[in-house]
Amino acid sequence: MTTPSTTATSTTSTTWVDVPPDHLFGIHNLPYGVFSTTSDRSPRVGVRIGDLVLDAGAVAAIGRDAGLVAEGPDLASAWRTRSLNAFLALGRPAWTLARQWLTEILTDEGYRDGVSPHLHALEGVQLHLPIEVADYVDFYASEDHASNVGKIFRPDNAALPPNWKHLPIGYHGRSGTVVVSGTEVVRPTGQRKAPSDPAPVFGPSIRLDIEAELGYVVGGATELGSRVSVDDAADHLFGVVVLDDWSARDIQAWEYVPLGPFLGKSFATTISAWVTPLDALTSARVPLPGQSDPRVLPYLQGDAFGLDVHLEVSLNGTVVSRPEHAGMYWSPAQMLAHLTVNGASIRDGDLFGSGTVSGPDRDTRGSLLELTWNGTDPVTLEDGSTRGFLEDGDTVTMTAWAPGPEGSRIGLGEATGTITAAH
Ligand SMILES: O=C(O)/C=C/C(=O)CC(=O)CC(=O)O
Ligand SMILES: [Ca+2]
Ligand SMILES: [Mg+2]
Repeated sequence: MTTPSTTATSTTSTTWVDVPPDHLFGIHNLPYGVFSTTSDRSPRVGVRIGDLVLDAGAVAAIGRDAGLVAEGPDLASAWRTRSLNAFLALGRPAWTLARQWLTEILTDEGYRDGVSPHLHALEGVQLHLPIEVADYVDFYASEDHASNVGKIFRPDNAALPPNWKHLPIGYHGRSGTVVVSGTEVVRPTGQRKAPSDPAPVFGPSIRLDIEAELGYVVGGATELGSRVSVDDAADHLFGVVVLDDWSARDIQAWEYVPLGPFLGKSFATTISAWVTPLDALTSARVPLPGQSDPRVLPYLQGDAFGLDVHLEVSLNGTVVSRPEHAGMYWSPAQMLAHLTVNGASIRDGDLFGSGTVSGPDRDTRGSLLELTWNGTDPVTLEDGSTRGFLEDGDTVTMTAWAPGPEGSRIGLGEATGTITAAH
C-alpha cells in the first residue's frame, strides 16, 4: 500500500488478483477465516480470494500507517487475533467499512505492490476454527425435514407438532464441540434402546448420521433484557457457514423425551473454515415460501428474507443429496428475533444452525435418516456399496453456493469430516 487513497471507493468489480471470473471465491465473495503459515504460526484473520488468503491484519496495519483507515475502527488489531470474535464485536458499520476497504485494495491496481506480499497460497496455509463459538443453538426450520422426522420418530402423532408453524423450534447445543472442517469425528458411544430391546444397551452408536445445514454467525452483542427485531436482525447477522450437525440417531431416539436432543448431537458439529459475509449474499435474498396459514405473531414479521443457497452432500465422493435452502419455512432473521424475544442477550461469536435443509424430493433430503428412511431404503454409492448410516472411515463433505452479482457464484466453502472408530 504505497499511496493512500483519497478518492471514493472504486465500484469496479474486476480484481487485479489472478482469479478466473467464474471462481467461487471471486471479488464478490471475500469470506473471512482464521489461518496460520509455517513461517508465522500464530493464527490470524484471513480473507480468501481465489486460491489465495490475504493476511488482512497485516495489510490493515500498513493501511493504518498510511492513513487509509485512520478514521475507522481498528481493524488491524481486531484481525491480528486468533478468531473473528474481536471483529464481530465491532458491529455492522465496521463490517461494511471493512468490506468496502478490502474491495478497494483488491480492485485498484495501485495497491498491487503493497498488498501482494500478504497473499498466501491456500494450499500452504493451515485453516483454524474461524470463531470462538459463544452460544450454539440449532433450529428446525425445514417443513419437509420436520415432517419426515416426525413420521419416522413419532409415527402415531401428526407429522408436525402443533407449535411448528407458530415459532421456530430450536434446542441449545454444545458450543465447545463445534469443530472446523477437516476435523475427524470419533464415533460417539452411549445408551440406546430400540423398542424391541428389553433394556438399554451401551456401546458405540450404530446409527450415526449427518445433517446438512447453514450456520449463522452473530456479532454486535446486545444487553440482557433487550430484543433484536426481525428488521434489525441483519445488523447482527455477520455471515454464513456450511454446518454438519452430526447426529447419533439411536442415542437421540432414546434420550430426547422430554427435554430434546442432548448427547446424540453434542459430540461434534462441523463448520466450514470460511464465513461468507451476509453482505456477499444480497443477490441470494429471496422471499420465504409462505407463512400465511397461520400468520405469524407480529414479533416474527418484518423483512424476513430467505436465502437461495444450494447445498450438496457427498458421501465418499458420491453426491447423495442437493438440498435447497430457499425452501426453508423460517428465516434467519426470524430465528434471531425469536432467540431474543424473551430478553436473552446475544454474544459476539454466537452461532445458530438453520436446521436440516430438506426438500420434498428424495435427492434433496439433508440427512441419511430421511434419505434411507431410517435405514430401511439404503443409498448406493459409486463403488457399489450401500449405506443406511455411516461406517467408520466414511467421509462426508458438504458444499454450498449462492448466486452473486453480475452472474457470479458465491462459494460457501465446505464442511467435511471422516468418521473414526469409537474410543
Ligand atoms: O424431531 C426430532 O425429534 C428431532 C429432530 C432432529 O434431530 C433435527 C434437529 O437437529 C433439528 C434440525 O436439524 O432440523
Ligand atoms: Ca440439526
Ligand atoms: Mg451436533
